[in-house]
Amino acid sequence: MPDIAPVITIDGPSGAGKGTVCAKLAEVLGWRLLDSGALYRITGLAAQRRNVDLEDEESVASIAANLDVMFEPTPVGVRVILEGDDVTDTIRTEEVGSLASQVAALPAVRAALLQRQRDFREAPGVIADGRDMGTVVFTDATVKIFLTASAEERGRRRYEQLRQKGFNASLPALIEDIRARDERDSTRAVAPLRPAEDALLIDSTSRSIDEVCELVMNQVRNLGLI
Ligand SMILES: Nc1ncnc2c1ncn2[C@@H]1O[C@H](COP(=O)(O)OP(=O)(O)O)[C@@H](O)[C@H]1O
Ligand SMILES: Nc1ccn([C@@H]2O[C@H](COP(=O)(O)OP(=O)(O)O)[C@@H](O)[C@H]2O)c(=O)n1
Repeated sequence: MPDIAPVITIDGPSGAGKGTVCAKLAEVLGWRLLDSGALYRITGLAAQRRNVDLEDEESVASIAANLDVMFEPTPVGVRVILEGDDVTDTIRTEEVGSLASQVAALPAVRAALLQRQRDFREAPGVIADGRDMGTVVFTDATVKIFLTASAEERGRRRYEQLRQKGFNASLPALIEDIRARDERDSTRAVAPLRPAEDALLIDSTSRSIDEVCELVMNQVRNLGLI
């Protein structure tokens, strides 16, 4: 067993509950949290703000490699500061989610963000949230989870989430957007969204957040991580 910090990876499609479950587990375990999707979202936003064509792989990869971003912990959560501008809420919009999924399909962008993600690994452990955490970034992770739910349920969750934040949203448009993002994420040539061979599959469609957390914690306990 290598003497490096343990990792729990949670991969899956948009709205499956990854971010929620990862945040809870990170708090309960006192481990570091890697929100890899935020890095793709920030890259997509930075490219758009600089009017860079999202198909210009070299330019977008250069933006990803040189991101001027800070994650500032506050009592009410982590604020994301891009080039001095607070983009915490902006990067959570569906528009930026779509930009993220476009830049995430570019191999050079993924390569540019790889080491930055691996650098999150430190004692006592890290919880990694994304699409390829178990298949590419942390292939030797101690616990690998693939969390999913039906597209309709994920669309409903996103709808509620956006409305609570005061954003206008259309449920049919959200479900359509989720399906398009699923399709793009699963069929791309590099690091497509798929469960790692050694991942535990959890369907959260009719499970509460606490039930999903408990299933993951069972794995953590069974492996003697706590
Ligand atoms: N098991 C669940 N049951 C009901 N709502 C959930 C569940 N898991 C997550 N949610 C809600 O769904 C929304 C999307 O969850 P989130 O964690 O952002 O998903 P992801 O990170 O996979 O895109 C949030 O508002 C969250 O509170
Ligand atoms: N490890 C990752 C994380 C995100 N992504 C991409 O970034 C987009 C946004 O990721 P996210 O995790 O913030 O999105 P949600 O699942 O929260 O909607 C996804 O649709 C993926 O295309 C990726 O390709 N690889």
